[in-house]
Amino acid sequence: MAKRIVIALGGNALGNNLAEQMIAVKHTAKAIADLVEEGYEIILSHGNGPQVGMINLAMGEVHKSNPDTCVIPMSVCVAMSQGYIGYDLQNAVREELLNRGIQKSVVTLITQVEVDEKDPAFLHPTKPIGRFMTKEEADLLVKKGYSVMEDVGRGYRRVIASPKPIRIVEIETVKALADAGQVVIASGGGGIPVVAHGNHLSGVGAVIDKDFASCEMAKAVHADCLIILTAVEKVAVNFGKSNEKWLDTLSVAEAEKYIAENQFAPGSMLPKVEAATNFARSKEGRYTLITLLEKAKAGIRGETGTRIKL
Ligand SMILES: Nc1ncnc2c1ncn2[C@@H]1O[C@H](COP(=O)(O)OP(=O)(O)O)[C@@H](O)[C@H]1O
Ligand SMILES: NC(=O)OP(=O)(O)O
Repeated sequence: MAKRIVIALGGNALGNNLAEQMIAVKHTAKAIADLVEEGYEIILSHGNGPQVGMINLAMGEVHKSNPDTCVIPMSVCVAMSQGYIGYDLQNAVREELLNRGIQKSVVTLITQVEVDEKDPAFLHPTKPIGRFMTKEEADLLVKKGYSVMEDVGRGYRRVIASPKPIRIVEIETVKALADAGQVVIASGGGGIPVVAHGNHLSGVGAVIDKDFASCEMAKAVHADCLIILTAVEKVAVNFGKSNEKWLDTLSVAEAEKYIAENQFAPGSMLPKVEAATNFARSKEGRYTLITLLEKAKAGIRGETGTRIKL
């Protein structure tokens, strides 16, 4: 049976706007096609921070220019981001597979992810969305009632609540499509955040972390491996310092020790290491690979990246 991989694609796989995205997805598709060629079953997820911020801003302008229209909620903006990104990504992967003579369907699934309405994350917005801003732009946004945080050295960004994923609502569909041999793009942007009220699912104003959602999806589809593709080849301790050390392997116990020492930056590497350890801990033999997009194939062959295992 083919080994099943869930891949979480980071910001560099998509770029920050449509022009960048159309170029980036071609590059991303090559990395995905390499793994399909190696015989792996692939389920993809992706981030949406820049995109969902842009969509939310645009929807705000629509409402401003015509106050009769309702305000489009953030959950709907996440749904839009899944379509906007999934459309480009599925076409790029489809084309790259066809160019290599591989006949395989690629599909994007609008995916909802259940969260707990009492999750304390709703009271403390931490998820950066939209573009980077200057201090002056950030101050203006704060005056309008938005939450803003500084991303050290990179500028200011709007932040929104990011509750933990509990359950992927469409998980049986994800499994059925993967079992049928299709490349599935699901839980994009961490999934559309919803809370369950009996049979009814209500969208909530949040953006779920895609690494956490990918971890839940990987466990639920019984993946052998979770790959987190980002902008660094390996995870480091003492990152950016003179005694920086890049890690080839990381046990769950070591990762927990380093997390306690604040070795991983919140909002960037910390959620990745937390998601990685959560998946590795879930079953003997499962592991997470964190590496660069371009190094996915070398990483799965054990030639690079950081492998997190029990
Ligand atoms: N300990 C660390 N080891 C490696 N990278 C780190 C570490 N701490 C912070 N980072 C930063 O985290 C970034 C990845 O996070 P982020 O840019 O949010 O990811 P993505 O958009 O790919 O999901 C890396 O490019 C790196 O700059
Ligand atoms: N939803 C999410 O985690 O997006 P980013 O990866 O862009 O932060």
